[in-house]
Amino acid sequence: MNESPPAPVELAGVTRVYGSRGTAVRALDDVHIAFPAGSWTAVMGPSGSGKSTLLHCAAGLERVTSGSVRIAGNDITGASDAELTRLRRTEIGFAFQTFNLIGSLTAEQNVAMPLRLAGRRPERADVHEVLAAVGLADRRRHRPRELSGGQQQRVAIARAMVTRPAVLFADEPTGALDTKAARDVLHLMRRMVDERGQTTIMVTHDPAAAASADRVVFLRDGRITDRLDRPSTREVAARLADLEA
Ligand SMILES: Nc1ncnc2c1ncn2[C@@H]1O[C@H](COP(=O)(O)OP(=O)(O)OP(=O)(O)O)[C@@H](O)[C@H]1O
Repeated sequence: MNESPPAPVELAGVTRVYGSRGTAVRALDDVHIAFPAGSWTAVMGPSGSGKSTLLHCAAGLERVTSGSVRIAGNDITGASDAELTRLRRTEIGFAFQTFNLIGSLTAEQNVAMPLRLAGRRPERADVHEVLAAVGLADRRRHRPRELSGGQQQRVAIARAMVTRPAVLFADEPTGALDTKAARDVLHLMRRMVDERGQTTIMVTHDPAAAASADRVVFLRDGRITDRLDRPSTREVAARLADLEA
């Protein structure tokens, strides 16, 4: 009998508390969730519900107070800082709302950076392939200031994917973009999931962005309270309004 492979990311009973005693905040409270391979999950919820904390704990950027996180089959809960750094550099890609590109470097130099950090010699063909995949083959010599916001976000996504990570994390990837640029970035992410099987986890406030994903999980007060599969923008907006009421 074939066993299905482990989910690229799995959280079991994850709790994250900030502060202590009187000032303690339970940002995540006993969260259980697996993110299946090749799927795109959007994480939504009211402000302060724990979305960023969930993303950071799932990506090994932040340690959990209790419970466990597995990334690509590795339990990172007790991992040393060195092991965590290695896992982050090989198994995880991160794209932020603000792109975080290095202004003095060209698009292709920015994309090659994660390979350099992982101690790998960037192969020009690999860098060009991801830049072509995000539709920017002809802009590879441009610096960030010579690119539009949407193009900069596409460079940031290419950079996050160049190591072929097990998981792509995206924190509000369309938050700083206008409607048209946001739509282009969402189409691109959809293609990366469909054509490359890129497991993707995205935090967003935007129901239209969430409706591009395969499923949406909703957080409230640090707990997962709801899930929707393949919802419409309208369904996501309605569910979010209920949570915020
Ligand atoms: N470093 C920290 N120290 C103390 N409290 C924190 C810290 N980071 C987050 N929190 C608290 O944990 C809770 C969850 O925060 P988190 O940033 O995960 O929420 P969020 O859903 O991403 O919010 P937003 O949509 O406003 O970005 C909030 O009450 C927040 O104030």
